[in-house]
Amino acid sequence: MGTALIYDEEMTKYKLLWVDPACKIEVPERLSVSYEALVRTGLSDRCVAVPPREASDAEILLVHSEEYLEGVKKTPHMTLEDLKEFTLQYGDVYFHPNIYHCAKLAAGSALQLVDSVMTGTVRNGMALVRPPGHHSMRSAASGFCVFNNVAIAARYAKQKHGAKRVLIVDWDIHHGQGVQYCFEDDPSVLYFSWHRYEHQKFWPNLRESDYDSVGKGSGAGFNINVPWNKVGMENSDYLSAFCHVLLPVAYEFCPDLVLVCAGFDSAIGDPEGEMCATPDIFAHLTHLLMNLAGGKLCAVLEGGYNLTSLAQSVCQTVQTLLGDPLPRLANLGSPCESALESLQCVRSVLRRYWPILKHAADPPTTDVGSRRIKLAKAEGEKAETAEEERSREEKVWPEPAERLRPPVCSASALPDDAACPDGLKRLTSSKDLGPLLGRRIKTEVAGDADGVATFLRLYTLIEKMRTNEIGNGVALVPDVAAAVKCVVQDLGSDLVNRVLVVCVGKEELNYATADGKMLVVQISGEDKEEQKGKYYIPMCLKKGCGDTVGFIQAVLGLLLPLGYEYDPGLVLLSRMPGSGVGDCMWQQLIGLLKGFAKGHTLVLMQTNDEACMGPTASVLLGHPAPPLQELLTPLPDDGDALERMRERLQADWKMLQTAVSSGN
Ligand SMILES: NCCCNCCCCCS
Ligand SMILES: [Zn+2]
Repeated sequence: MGTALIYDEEMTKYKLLWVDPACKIEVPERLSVSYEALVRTGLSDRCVAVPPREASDAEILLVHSEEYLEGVKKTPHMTLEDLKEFTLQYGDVYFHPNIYHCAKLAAGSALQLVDSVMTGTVRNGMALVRPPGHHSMRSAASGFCVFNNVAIAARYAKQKHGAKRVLIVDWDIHHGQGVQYCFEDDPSVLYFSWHRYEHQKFWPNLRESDYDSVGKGSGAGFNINVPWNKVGMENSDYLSAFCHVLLPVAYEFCPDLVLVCAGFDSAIGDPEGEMCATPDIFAHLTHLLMNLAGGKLCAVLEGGYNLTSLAQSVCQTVQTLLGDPLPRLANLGSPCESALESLQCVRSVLRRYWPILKHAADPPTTDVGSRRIKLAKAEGEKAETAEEERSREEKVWPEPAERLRPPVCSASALPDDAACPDGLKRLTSSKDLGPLLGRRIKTEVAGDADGVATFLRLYTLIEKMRTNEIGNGVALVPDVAAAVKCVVQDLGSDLVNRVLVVCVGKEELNYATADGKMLVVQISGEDKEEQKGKYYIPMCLKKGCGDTVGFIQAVLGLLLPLGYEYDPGLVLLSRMPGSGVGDCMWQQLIGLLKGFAKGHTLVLMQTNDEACMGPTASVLLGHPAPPLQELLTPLPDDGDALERMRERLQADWKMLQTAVSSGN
C-alpha cells in the first residue's frame, strides 16, 4: 500500500495584508517550497496524489462553535478595515478574504487523509496545508490557525471510521493548546506535545502548557506536555523524549490511528523554535511512530518558518512514509540537563496513570515550578527588535545525506531445501571468498561442511549489504549461536565498523569485545546479573521473552537508546530456538531495529524455525508490523530490574538517562 500526498496550490492564495511583526513569518512560500522540494526530489511522483476537499460545516462543528464558524464565514466579504477589526479579537493570527476557503481546504485535506488511511486505500500519508490548525480553539483563532485540522480529523476518525483510540503526536515547537483543550477530558484521544516553554516565558505563555497538565477527569493521564525550558535542543533530546516518554505510553495506549501535528519549526534554523535538531531527525520520529496502529499514520503540516529546513524536513518525513531506509544520525550527544529535568518531571507525573512508567524516578528536588515566570500579560514575549533578530546568528547545517531508494531488496540465505518466502531474493553463496578468508574457513571457523555453507551464506549477505546491493536479509542456519559467533568473530568486524548484535533467547554469548566493534544485547529470561563490561548487556526478563510488556519496556527504554548512541553499521538480530518471544513482538522488534544502520538488518534464525520466516520476511519487506495487543500491566520486578539496569548503564551510555544526574 502507498503513501498519500495531499496538496493544492489554492492554499497558497492568502497572505498578510498589513504590517504585523508577529505574523510576517507565515507566508505562502512555506507551502510552495515544501511541495516543490517533494517534486524536485522525485518523492511526490512516488506518492498517491489525493485531492483536498472543503470540510463541511458539520465537520468543522465537530470542534468549533457555531458562533465562531458564523463569524469566520463573514470574512470573505470584509473590507481590509473589517478584516483588521475582526482579527483584533484574536492573538498572533491574521485573516484574509481567501483564508476561510483555505481553512476549509486545510481541514478537508486532513479528513481526506484520514479516509484514505482508515479505508486502507493507502497505508499512510501527509497533507501539506495552510493555515495550520493546532492553536485554534472552539471559538477562537490563534497562532496563524483558523480551524483545528488535526482535532477535527481525530473526532472524524472516531465518528466516521469507528476509531477507538487516536494518538496525536505534536512535534511542532509550539504547544498546540487548541488540541489540548479539545481532548483534555477524553481518554480516547492521547495528545503528546513538546514545545518551547522557557518556564512560561515563550508564546503562548500558558501555565497549562507545563508538564503537570496531564488531562482532566476521565482524561487524566491522556495529555502529555514536554516543556523545553531552553533553546538549542538537539536530536538526542528529541529521541530521549520519544524513547522514555512517548513510545512506552503509546505502546500501552495501543492506538488504532496516529495523527501527527507535523510542525517543522522544531528543526534547526527556525526563527521560532531556535532549536538545533537536524531535518533527518524527522525521518526517525516518523519511523518510530510507523510501528504503531499497524502503520496507519496521517501527518498534517502545522508550523515551520525557515524555508530551507522546512523543505528538508518535509522530504525526510515523506521519504520515511514511503518506506525508504533511514539515514544514520551522526554523533548523537547526550540529552542536556534541562531536557532531562523535563523528562524526569513528566515521567514522574505520568507514572501513576501508565504502569509501563511505574518505576520512573521521583520529580527533581529543584522546584521547577518556582522558575515559571510570574507573568503579567503585558510582560509577555518581548517583541524582538530588528537588530536582535539580525544578531541571532544564522544557523547552518549539512544538507541531509542522500538516502537509499527502491529497489531496496530483502534477501534470504537458506538451505537448499527451505522454501523462500515470496518477495525475498534468494542468495546463492559467493564463490570467491578470497584466499585469506577461504583458508580460515577450512581451519578455525566453520568445521564441518554445514558450517562452511553457513559461513558462505552469511558472508554473501553481509558483503551485499555493505555495498548496498541489498538492504536487509534473513538467514536460516543449522546453529544460530554458532552463526552469531561466526559473524561477530569473523565477518562483522572485517566488513563493518560497528555491529549491534541483538540476541533474543538464552544462549551463551561469551565473546563481547571491549573494543566496541560490536555491542551485544541479549534479551532472555536468564538472570545474568554479572556485567561483562560496556559492550555486553544481558537484559533479563523475569517472566521470559514471552512477557510482551517486559519485552517492549526493555526495547523502548534500553535497546533503542543504546542503538541510537552506538550508531551501528549493521544490525544482527538472532532468534534463539525456544526463546518464547511472540511473533507480534518479534515483528515489532524487527520494525524498530530497521531504523538503524540504514536499514541493514540481518536476521538469523534456526532452520527449524521456518514458521517464523513469513512474519519475519513481511517486516523486512517493509510491511507494517501488526500492533501489539493491549498491554497488560507489567510485573513490578520487571520494571524495577530494568530501572536498576538503566541506572547502572547510564554512566557508560548517556542516552539511557531519564533524570537529572543524582545530587542535583
Ligand atoms: N515571533 C513571532 C511570534 C509568533 N507567535 C505565534 C506563533 C504561532 C506558530 C504556529 S505553529
Ligand atoms: Zn509552531
